[in-house]
Amino acid sequence: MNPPRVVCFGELLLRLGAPGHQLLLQSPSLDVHCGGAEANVGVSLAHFGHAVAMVGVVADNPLGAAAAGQLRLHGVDTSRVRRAEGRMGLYFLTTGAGHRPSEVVYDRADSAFANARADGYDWPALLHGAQWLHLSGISPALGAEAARATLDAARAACAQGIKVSFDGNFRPKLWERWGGDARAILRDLFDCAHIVFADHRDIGVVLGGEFPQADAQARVDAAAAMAFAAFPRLQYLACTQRTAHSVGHHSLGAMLLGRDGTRAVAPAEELTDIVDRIGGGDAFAAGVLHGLIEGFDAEATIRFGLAAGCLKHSIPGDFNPVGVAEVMALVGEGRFDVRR
Ligand SMILES: O=C(O)C(=O)C[C@H](O)[C@H](O)CO
Repeated sequence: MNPPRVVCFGELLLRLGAPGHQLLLQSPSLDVHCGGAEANVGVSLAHFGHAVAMVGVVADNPLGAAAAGQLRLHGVDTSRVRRAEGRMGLYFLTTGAGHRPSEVVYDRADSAFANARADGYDWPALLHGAQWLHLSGISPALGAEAARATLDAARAACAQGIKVSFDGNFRPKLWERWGGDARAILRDLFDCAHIVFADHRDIGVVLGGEFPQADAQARVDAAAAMAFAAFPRLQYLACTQRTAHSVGHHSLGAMLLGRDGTRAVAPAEELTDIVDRIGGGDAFAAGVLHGLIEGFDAEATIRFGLAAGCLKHSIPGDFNPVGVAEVMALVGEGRFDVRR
């Protein structure tokens, strides 16, 4: 098999969702989907034509095998996914409607991934040949070993000249469970990153600043300036900007800022009739990474990322199995054109 261009490291999760807009257990069935923030990015990138490998640990049982099989179906190399004793991480989802927001209940404590020992990963071998490593702030929130493994991965990538893409994905409830020092650990991860997917709130968690500007874009500008000053390796910061008008109607815009002064803004799109927003941020991240890998300019990159993220809202499940042509079709409709 060809060496992967992108390696994604993280937990492969199973989502058990109440069907449609029902409450949990309202009817005797649950819809199952595979997810996990980093896997979602990997699946998108594979659909965009990149060679992607997942690194992680799944339960050594038929559920773990089936989950890894789902990744393979979407073109992701799972030869670096180990099987180990333990359970698969789960999350339960009720999809909101009307005045009722969506809700996630995690059931992932002591999963095979969370319990895997950090010294069980041979990072130089696992990263061999890769140009990018994608990580998120979810893995280190799962426990001390997972945090150590994420840091080891990031540092090994830096040492090998592999670009690290890091999605802040701050999940306070997960951090509270094991009592890890989120700020210190995330700071070390930001320090390795070439690009972070983070907004002013994530930067606030990591660097402790507050961003009182009334304008949402000005808050991100200020946070990015602080991040570029604190993290010399960091070249880009990208984020979406979401306003929720109701459960099914959001506005979604995006920004890409560069250390070199690059500043590209994709104006907000109206998302009506949202089918499933879980994984929207991952679809956006994959779209931005695709633009950077392909050498798009900043405006084309952010428009591609936003279009990919918007498309995800129309697709049930955590993955965004759309290809470049579908995303470009949306970009080309004109609604994603640069507005001057
Ligand atoms: O919430 C998490 O920890 C997950 O990884 C599940 C979803 O796939 C993820 O949130 C989507 O970004």
